[in-house]
Amino acid sequence: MDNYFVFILAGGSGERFWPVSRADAPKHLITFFANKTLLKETLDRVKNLVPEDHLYILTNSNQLSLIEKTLPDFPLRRIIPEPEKKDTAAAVTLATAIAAKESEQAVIVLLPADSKIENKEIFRRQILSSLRFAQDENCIVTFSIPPKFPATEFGYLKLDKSRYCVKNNEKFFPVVQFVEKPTAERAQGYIEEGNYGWNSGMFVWSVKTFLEETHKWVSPLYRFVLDYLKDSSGWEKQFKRLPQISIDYALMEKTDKIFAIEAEFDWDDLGSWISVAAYLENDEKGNRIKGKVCSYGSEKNIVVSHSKLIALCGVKDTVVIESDHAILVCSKESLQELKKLYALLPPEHK
Ligand SMILES: Nc1nc2c(ncn2[C@@H]2O[C@H](COP(=O)(O)OP(=O)(O)O[C@H]3O[C@H](CO)[C@@H](O)[C@H](O)[C@@H]3O)[C@@H](O)[C@H]2O)c(=O)[nH]1
Repeated sequence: MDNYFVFILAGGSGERFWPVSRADAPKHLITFFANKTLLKETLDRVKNLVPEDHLYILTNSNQLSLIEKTLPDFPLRRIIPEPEKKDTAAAVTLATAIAAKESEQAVIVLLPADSKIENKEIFRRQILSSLRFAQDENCIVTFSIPPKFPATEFGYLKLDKSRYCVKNNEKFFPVVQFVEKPTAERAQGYIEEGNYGWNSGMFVWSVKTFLEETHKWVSPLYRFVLDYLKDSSGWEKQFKRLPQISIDYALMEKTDKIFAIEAEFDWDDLGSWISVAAYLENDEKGNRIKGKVCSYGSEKNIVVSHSKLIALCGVKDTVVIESDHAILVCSKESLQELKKLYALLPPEHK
């Protein structure tokens, strides 16, 4: 366990939850539930899983001050601000380099800061088993989630269910195909075919495996780690030269060294207000509400009030979100267009 590390990826932008999320306060810094941000929930979930000084948060420099404010007890030394938003391939490469500098034998788990996960104990057990498996078998471990619908916002893992390895009573299946964010048509095909799971966005690998696989498939990531090991003082300059791409496209779609464990914990990516709504209070007309809301003849709406009373009359399937600076009114079916609306917003409201 002394060579295990956890890195929380907390540098994403928060367009899908505007107006509550903003560029400097994205999804993982919003308090959706129980007065805890998703980042804090993620931190609590991994508490004492690895030695205390092996737990890091990677973020973008524009979110640093808010993260510091939200987590006053978390050591600043282990909150790493990236100089530019370069997406997850760069972030996980930096994470691997940091761990490698501490121990060449390091095995790391990379976790999104914004997943909703229940069954903490099962999650911890499966993470620990994956760390051991990744180390012993020199492979990348991912977590497969049973797909509920043909989502296009997730990666898909095709598992070979006929062959598997057992470690610590957990089954690890070879992943024979990784497809990042397929079209709706292909996603539908995967669901019908079976054997496909959603990629949870959590990855486990050793420094050794990462170096071997990036050497083969994405050499700029490999070179970054080697340069960092030689001299880490000016890493920011090298970081800015890394390709802007997610690790899913950069490596996961290419490597054949992936195994998947089937997640036994409840997982939700909270990709939009629709998924958050499932956790909000439900009134007798199917309205999902948070805060001060009064409604008449209105049904199946999602209504979140920050400070003002929101009153609805004869409204259906509508999303009304009030934040401290703006109000969003959107039909449920147009929520997927929110990124397009976001692009048109005045900068002071982004
Ligand atoms: N440090 C850092 N973190 C980042 C950056 N970009 C994104 N992140 C963080 O990395 C995590 C995932 O990033 P997203 O950009 O939200 O990924 P996604 O579109 O949801 O897709 C990924 O996750 C899905 C599951 O939620 C997967 O299904 C999919 O395959 C992929 O791995 C989030 O916690 C986000 O805050 C970055 O530049 N730097």
